[in-house]
Amino acid sequence: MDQVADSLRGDGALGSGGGSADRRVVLVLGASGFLGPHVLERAAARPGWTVAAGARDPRRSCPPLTGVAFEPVAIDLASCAAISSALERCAPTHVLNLAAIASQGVCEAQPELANRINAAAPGEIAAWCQGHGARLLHVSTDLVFGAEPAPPGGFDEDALPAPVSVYGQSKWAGERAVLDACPAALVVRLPLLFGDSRGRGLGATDGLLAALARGPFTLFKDEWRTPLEVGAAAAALVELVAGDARGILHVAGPERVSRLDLGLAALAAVGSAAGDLEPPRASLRADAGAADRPGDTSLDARRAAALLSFELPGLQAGIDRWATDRGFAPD
Ligand SMILES: NC(=O)C1=CN([C@@H]2O[C@H](COP(=O)(O)OP(=O)(O)OC[C@H]3O[C@@H](n4cnc5c(N)ncnc54)[C@H](OP(=O)(O)O)[C@@H]3O)[C@@H](O)[C@H]2O)C=CC1
Ligand SMILES: Cc1cn([C@H]2C[C@H](O)[C@@H](COP(=O)(O)OP(=O)(O)O[C@H]3O[C@@H](C)C(=O)[C@@H](O)[C@H]3O)O2)c(=O)[nH]c1=O
Repeated sequence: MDQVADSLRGDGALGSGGGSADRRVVLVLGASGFLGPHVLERAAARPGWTVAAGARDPRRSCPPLTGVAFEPVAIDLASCAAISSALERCAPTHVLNLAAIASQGVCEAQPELANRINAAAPGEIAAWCQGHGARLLHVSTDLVFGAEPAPPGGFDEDALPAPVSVYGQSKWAGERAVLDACPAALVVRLPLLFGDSRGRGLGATDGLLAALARGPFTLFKDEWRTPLEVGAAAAALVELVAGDARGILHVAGPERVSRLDLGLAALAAVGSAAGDLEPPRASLRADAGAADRPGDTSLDARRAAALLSFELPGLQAGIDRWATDRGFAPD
């Protein structure tokens, strides 16, 4: 680990959290998940940025990324001591915290673990960043909403969260822990993400293909989201961590889309490559015994759109990007 820290420090120690104006050590926690590799690729492309990939066993769990240089940082967020020792050794100037128990099912089954990773650990990371002058961007979710349907145009950043799941509750608690410990931090709420998961069946489109390969699957026609292609989400996060926006920001697609619409658009893009996958069935959540799932957690991302250098893509642009990344040729 020490040699990793030394290589991160390059010519002379950056100190903890400090660093020369143009040199940045950017630690991406949760680097091995669905979103992480897309963030690593964009951070590593930034001139002067040294990128560290944080996970429990990053050498094993991070998918291979051609031409992307990053330092693996082994860190287990279940341990407060592990967090502070890893941060002290890495001495990041910027931290992007993507890490989470992001499965609603796992959170329901293991609420203590969900609260440890999604709420307590972000607060500890934020306290370190506050004490060391490091920039922190913490990722949250639209599922901090759900008890009431989104208003026309979606929830804005002033809307009071009302989660209906352990996952949503733990992520909301994480937001509060971060901003209490590090008021200059930025919390970015993301919507349902889709896109290339590097062959791992993660996210709403690769996940759908994986589900259909296992057997019949039902898509909800009364579950509404403002989904965003994962590469665009990553690009937004990298731009925002380099800036100085603080507080809460919604980054989402511009369109309110049902899970059925999203699934059908994905399958249309796959075309004949879908082979003999059985088309998904359409259902209301209640008819599938899923009435307690949040109905409409659409996000209003106009504030972020005003800060970003690029336009957040709508559904079809995102699906087209996913189809290209996955190599699906239009029929
Ligand atoms: N996917 C989506 O549709 C959306 C996701 N989000 C948020 O975006 C972020 C990334 O989500 P996504 O990429 O899908 O999540 P994944 O479930 O794909 O990845 C979770 C990441 O967290 C890390 N992690 C989990 N437990 C620990 C631990 N004990 N110590 C260290 N690292 C840990 C995992 O690393 P490892 O297991 O290798 O240690 C992995 O890198 C999350 O904060 C999520 O809440 C928000 C909205 C939508
Ligand atoms: C959407 C959907 C889900 N399901 C089933 C599949 C799965 O077992 C279960 C949970 O759905 P998903 O796994 O798709 O979870 P999903 O609703 O996609 O939740 C995601 O939402 C975003 C915002 C996040 O923050 C992510 O971390 C993740 O929690 O419901 C269906 O049967 N049909 C559907 O149309």
